[in-house]
Amino acid sequence: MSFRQQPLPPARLNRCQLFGPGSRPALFAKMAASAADVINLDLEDSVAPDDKDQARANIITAINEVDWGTKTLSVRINGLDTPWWYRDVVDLLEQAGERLDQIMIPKAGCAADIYAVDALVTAVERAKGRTKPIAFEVIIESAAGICHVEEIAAASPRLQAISLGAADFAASMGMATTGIGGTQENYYMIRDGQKYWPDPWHWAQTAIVAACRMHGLLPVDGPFGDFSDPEGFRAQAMRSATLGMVGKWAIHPSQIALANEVFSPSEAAVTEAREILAAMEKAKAEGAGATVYKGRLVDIASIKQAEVTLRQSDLIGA
Ligand SMILES: CC(C)(COP(=O)(O)OP(=O)(O)OC[C@H]1O[C@@H](n2cnc3c(N)ncnc32)[C@H](O)[C@@H]1OP(=O)(O)O)[C@@H](O)C(=O)NCCC(=O)NCCSC(=O)C[C@H](O)C(=O)O
Ligand SMILES: [Mg+2]
Repeated sequence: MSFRQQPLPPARLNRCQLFGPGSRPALFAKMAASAADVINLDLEDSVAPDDKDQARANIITAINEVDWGTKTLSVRINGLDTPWWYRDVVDLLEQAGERLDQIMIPKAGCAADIYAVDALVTAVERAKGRTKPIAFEVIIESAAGICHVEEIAAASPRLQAISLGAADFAASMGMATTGIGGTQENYYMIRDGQKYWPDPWHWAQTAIVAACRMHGLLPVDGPFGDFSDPEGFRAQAMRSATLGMVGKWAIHPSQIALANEVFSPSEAAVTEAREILAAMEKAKAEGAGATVYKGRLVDIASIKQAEVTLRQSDLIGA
């Protein structure tokens, strides 16, 4: 066990990140009125190349004029392999007000990618006298990104969250699918003649969760493309929550309530967490480090597990 304490992630809700293309300004007010914790206005892959300049202008106007309430407001800039990203950063930081919370960096491949954006953001912040530092979130969605996920997680104090981008990730890995997340029909095992579908995203998710937890960041599950399949979305979101992720993207408003539900602990889970803490308090008073709760072992590690649930519940209640 290292003597270093694992840092806590930022104390904010990130159950649902709702995306909308910067080229569809009619959606912005609906996004602001939604129940998503985080709004991602997109300049990247949902915006056609010819629309990039107009989308950037739309987003700057909306940051300044729409009432975003208490949501975390984030803009996904274009990738560092494009001619658009520097203009995205410069215009956003020069023209959008302090309401902008975060920039999302897509297709992060190595720590130097984050360093490059940090250098540019820092220079513009200083030049313009911005008082609120812009936070970063990144998407791991390439072979390079997943191989370097730990160095990426350590790359900047601005970094708050990392998402898995299943579509670009699948393409970069050469995966034989056009599905965005979820069960993959051809990824199955057979036992006693019965098919069983394992989760092809599991290993990438756990790598992201571990890197995030090591560096005090929020691990987030990315898009689930088939928005007409709520049960598929729920299944994937519940797997992600069980693995330690704190939320999931919504690419359609129908996915917001599902994400909020899955990433909010149920009343039963909160009650159980409180009962475990009470059982351990009693054990401690009796000089024991372990006890029995509902027929199973609970010990000092169980306190930390219960605290995960209660921290999330406290954030929701706050
Ligand atoms: C997917 C969509 C293109 C669907 O749009 P549309 O056909 O307009 O949907 P509906 O008619 O079903 O809409 C019903 C009502 O909801 C409003 N709406 C639609 N989308 C949004 C939204 N994103 N936010 C808020 N409100 C929304 C409609 O206006 C309708 O309202 P009303 O008429 O008043 O009832 C569209 O949803 C969309 O563009 N989604 C976001 C796409 C996006 O941003 N993609 C980028 C993220 S995913 C990605 O990039 C992959 C990732 O990087 C990876 O590699 O994995
Ligand atoms: Mg992508």
